[in-house]
Amino acid sequence: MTQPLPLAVTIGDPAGVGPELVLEAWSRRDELDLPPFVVCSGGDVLPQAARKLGIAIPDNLVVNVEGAGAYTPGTPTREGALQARAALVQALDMVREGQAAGVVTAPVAKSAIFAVDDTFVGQTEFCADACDAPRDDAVMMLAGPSLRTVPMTVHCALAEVPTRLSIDLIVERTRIVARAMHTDFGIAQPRIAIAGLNPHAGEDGRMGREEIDIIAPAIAQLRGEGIDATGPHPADTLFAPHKRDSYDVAIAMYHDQALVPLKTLDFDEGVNVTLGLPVVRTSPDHGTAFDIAGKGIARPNAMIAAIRMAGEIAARRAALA
Ligand SMILES: NC(=O)C1=CN([C@@H]2O[C@H](COP(=O)(O)OP(=O)(O)OC[C@H]3O[C@@H](n4cnc5c(N)ncnc54)[C@H](O)[C@@H]3O)[C@@H](O)[C@H]2O)C=CC1
Ligand SMILES: NCC(=O)COP(=O)(O)O
Repeated sequence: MTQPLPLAVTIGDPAGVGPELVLEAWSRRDELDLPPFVVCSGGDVLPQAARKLGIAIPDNLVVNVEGAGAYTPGTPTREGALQARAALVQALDMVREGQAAGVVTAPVAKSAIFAVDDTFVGQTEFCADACDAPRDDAVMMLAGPSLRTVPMTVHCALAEVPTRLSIDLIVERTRIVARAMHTDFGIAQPRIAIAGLNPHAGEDGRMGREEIDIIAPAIAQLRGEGIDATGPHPADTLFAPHKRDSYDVAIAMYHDQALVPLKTLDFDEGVNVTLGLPVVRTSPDHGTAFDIAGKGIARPNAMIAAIRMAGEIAARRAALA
């Protein structure tokens, strides 16, 4: 049997929990039956973390990227941000060159990378740029055992959300979700519940008109195309246990409307997966956790779930190709 291509895992911000979580996943790969992976990392970062954890790693685990060797957990630096960015570039190149099946990104601090690259908004958008795709085509989904959620608008100020929402945006991004539910998750006719923006989904226009003017017409268009979209649903009850059984994925109108329920229910196993791009990309749902980095107490479950999911999606896409 031919070995599947490895996944390219990025180190993330070296001062965050990325190095220890990647090593924890690697040391438990056989027990957990994880897909093969290599780690895009710079200098002495992974060996330093491995020495601290008392783990021996082979040289061929690391694909070297530019970056300073020494680092201090919990103290992000400019060099660390440059290395995190270089690891992303390297991992995406590996997929494009047919050397890796997909990318798994350890957490980065967006503000730290922004300080060295002012076009950086998030890893999702970075992946879109690397694929020469419009940023809106890269759809962020948070997937956990209890729930899948998609924020319609992502890395923008709350005040910008109403100005960004449009019928076209909702139709285009929901089409991407519907397709990806099939290609990446094996659900051919996904049930898609779409939230409103305002309290009580606008209460017939008395508390905002986005539901009437934008969200409902978008849903009507999607339904006309045969997509099983419903809503606009009041967001405050959409995530209640009895409602969660009624859909395969919930689409929220802004970042926290989607991520608060997911992280409340599934923080330790939540995966951030990028839909709609030719490159498979997943990430743990959590961030750099600078407050606990290097202390050996970070839970590796979300990173492990991200590696597992990337392998599953790559295999599903390969089977459909
Ligand atoms: N996938 C990614 O690259 C993500 C990156 N971020 C970035 O991370 C940075 C820090 O963000 P925060 O809002 O502080 O969120 P965070 O997820 O880093 O931390 C929030 C809380 O959860 C804890 N925590 C996080 N991961 C944990 C783990 N594996 N085990 C145990 N406890 C854990 C932290 O110690 C902290 O108390 C920001 O710069 C943000 O941009 C945030 C989310 C995802
Ligand atoms: N809260 C999720 C998040 O901000 C991660 O974004 P990205 O770097 O994966 O685009």
